Amino acid sequence: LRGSRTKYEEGVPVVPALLPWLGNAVWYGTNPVKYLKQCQERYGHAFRLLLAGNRYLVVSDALGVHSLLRDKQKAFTTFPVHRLMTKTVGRVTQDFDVVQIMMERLFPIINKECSPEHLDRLAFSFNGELSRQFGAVDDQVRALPTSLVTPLSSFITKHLYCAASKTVFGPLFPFETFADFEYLEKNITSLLSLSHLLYTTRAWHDGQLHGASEMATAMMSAMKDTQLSKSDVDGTLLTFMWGLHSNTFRIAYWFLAFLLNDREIFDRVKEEIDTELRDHYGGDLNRAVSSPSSSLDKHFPLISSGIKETMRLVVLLNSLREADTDTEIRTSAGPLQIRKGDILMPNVNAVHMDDNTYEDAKTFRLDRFVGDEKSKQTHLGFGGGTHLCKGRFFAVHVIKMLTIHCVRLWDLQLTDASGKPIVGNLPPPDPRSSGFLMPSVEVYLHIRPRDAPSNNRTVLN
Ligand code: HEM
Repeated sequence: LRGSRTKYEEGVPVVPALLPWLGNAVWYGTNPVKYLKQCQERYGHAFRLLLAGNRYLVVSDALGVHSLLRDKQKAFTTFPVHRLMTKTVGRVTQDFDVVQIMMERLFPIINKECSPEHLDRLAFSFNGELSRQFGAVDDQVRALPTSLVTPLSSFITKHLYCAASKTVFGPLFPFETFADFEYLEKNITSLLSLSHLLYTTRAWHDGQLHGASEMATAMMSAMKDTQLSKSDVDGTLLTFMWGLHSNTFRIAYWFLAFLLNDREIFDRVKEEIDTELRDHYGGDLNRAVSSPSSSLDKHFPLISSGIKETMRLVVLLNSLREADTDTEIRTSAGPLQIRKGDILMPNVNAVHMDDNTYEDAKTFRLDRFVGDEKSKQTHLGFGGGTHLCKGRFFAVHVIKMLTIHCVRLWDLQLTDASGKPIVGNLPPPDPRSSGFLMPSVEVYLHIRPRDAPSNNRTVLN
């Protein structure tokens, strides 16, 4: 970045492209967060950047991002993003039609079924399913002489994958596809295993989704009214399934990792769970599980805040937009001219890490968002404006349920691969993380019954 004379396009500084077509993708790719920070220090809150054939206009200040996602939302579209997703994940061929159908017909269904008014339809089923699964894990844990040890990421993803898939797609969902899903998560751009597609194919032939949620049934019937090919319907459902799980797993992973990395934070959450269960559900986890989701939403303010705080720290980039028209957004440095066709990249991490917006921004503060309404302006974990995440209430419910179950049922500890406890020493994330922070190494969860005598504990050091 050093030494070159800055060029401007439409008054916006352009980061010099070091390679044809690739631009600065190589430097960006080794550490996106650091690279964007360096660019911001040198070029300010808005700059143009070429990455692998795409020219981005990066916006890094809270006012600019707010103006882009909310004030001027009508001037921008997410069409190209969804097109990329359906092509990459779902391998659809009629991508233009698919995206149109997704945005016009399917997203409103997801929005409605995941809204606080209707969430219970999904939430009750999910709670029951997660409880059943964790009941089985508990039996296993109690039968062991020492702790049950499992990689944290697979523990979370496997249980959420099964519980949420059964909730949404019904009991016919082939749960053995979990290994494929893990593969997809790790190699999002590579080919998918065919077994994923079997489920939707079967459902399509049957003309129904036996035992599925109203959400999936309505989506399927909306797609049957269209001219989409069968394989594109499969691809669309697959893209939805990936979206349903992927982000939730990541946030759940980091939330549990942050809790277990700090004994004081963990104890505060544990106390909240015990107190709220005692005061509102007679101390009975099963009563909480069968209560309306709005009740859970009200009663665990620290957990709600902690999930939001986790998102603030681990969501790095999202909400890409393409300008549908020439327009202008407000930024702290004055108006910024946008040309039709510009692809805008809100630097969410820069907004979330700004000490002027979030005091002591690098630190995880469990209670940062308790009773805080102001953050709606600056918290971008679920994106913003009309394209705000449609599944956000369901996602938060899922993570909350997972946390309540784990902390209520078990005594938990994190270790590295050698069994050495990790407290205050969580391994640093992968520097190549771009959309979300990704773990750099596997950490292990040790699970034992909460009421087990201490001599039953696995010796770790
Ligand atoms: C913690 C988990 C989740 C996170 C962090 C997350 C985050 C996001 C973000 C950042 C966007 C883009 C918003 C924008 O462009 O401004 C988005 C869009 C979307 N999300 Fe989520 N999401 C999560 C879970 C879910 C779940 C569980 C579902 C489905 C049940 C879902 C369905 C959608 C849909 C349909 C959109 C497209 C909205 C639109 O373009 O209008 N998400 N999500």
